[in-house]
Amino acid sequence: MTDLRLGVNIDHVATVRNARGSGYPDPVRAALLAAEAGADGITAHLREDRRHITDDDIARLSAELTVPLNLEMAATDEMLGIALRHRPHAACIVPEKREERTTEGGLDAARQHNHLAPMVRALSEARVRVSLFIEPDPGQIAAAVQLGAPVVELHTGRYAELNGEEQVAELRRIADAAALAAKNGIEVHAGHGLTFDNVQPIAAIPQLRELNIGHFLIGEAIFNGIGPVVARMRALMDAAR
Ligand SMILES: CC(=O)[C@@H](O)[C@H](O)COP(=O)(O)O
Ligand SMILES: NCC(=O)COP(=O)(O)O
Repeated sequence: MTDLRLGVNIDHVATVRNARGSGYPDPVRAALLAAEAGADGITAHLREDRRHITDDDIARLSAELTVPLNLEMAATDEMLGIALRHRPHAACIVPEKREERTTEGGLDAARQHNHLAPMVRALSEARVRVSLFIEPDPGQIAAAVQLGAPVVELHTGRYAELNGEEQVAELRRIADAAALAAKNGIEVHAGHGLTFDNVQPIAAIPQLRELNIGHFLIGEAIFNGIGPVVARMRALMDAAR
């Protein structure tokens, strides 16, 4: 048993469902199967454009999940209201641009302090564990400390895209940011773009307590089923610790 949790992001089960507007494949069914296979939590990103996860998905996940729900949300009044209504175990504030295909980077918590502070306070007062999705950058860690965020999730997308020496340098940057955040009493998560092939160097970072992984797992599940792929990711993470 390791202290590194696996959060499975089920957004792209909803992407397939929404391709035809059918009721299947059901993201809630995927979440329950992922939990049975070893997922410690489920992450779902309710985007402003509802391109995949819908409000009804969040309602059903809130009612039916057997493991904690981590709601990913933009820093908007609409999303804050939804989070306060459902009061999930956790809410991760992520940047969003309508024209983006996927999340392209971390939140600029430093520049958005005044906008984020009341949201962090409101979620914390509602006993929703707040996480800020940020770049592995000392300035953003300092901003998270200033905001009183109990958790940060470090963006691993650049690490996932790079190769060779550049990837090694980005891994070092993530490891340094994790150590700095933990030293400041912040719980450290990581996610975006993680796969079977690149997860272990990230999982080996001792200060990390949770990895959130979705797109790759849902893709692999098309071929091997969500249970086996979640179990394999779990095993790879455990072997790295
Ligand atoms: C913040 C992050 O990296 C992901 O959790 C996010 O959900 C990606 O957006 P899509 O799921 O829409 O690709
Ligand atoms: N916050 C990262 C996440 O939830 C999943 O990101 P990805 O594995 O879908 O890229």
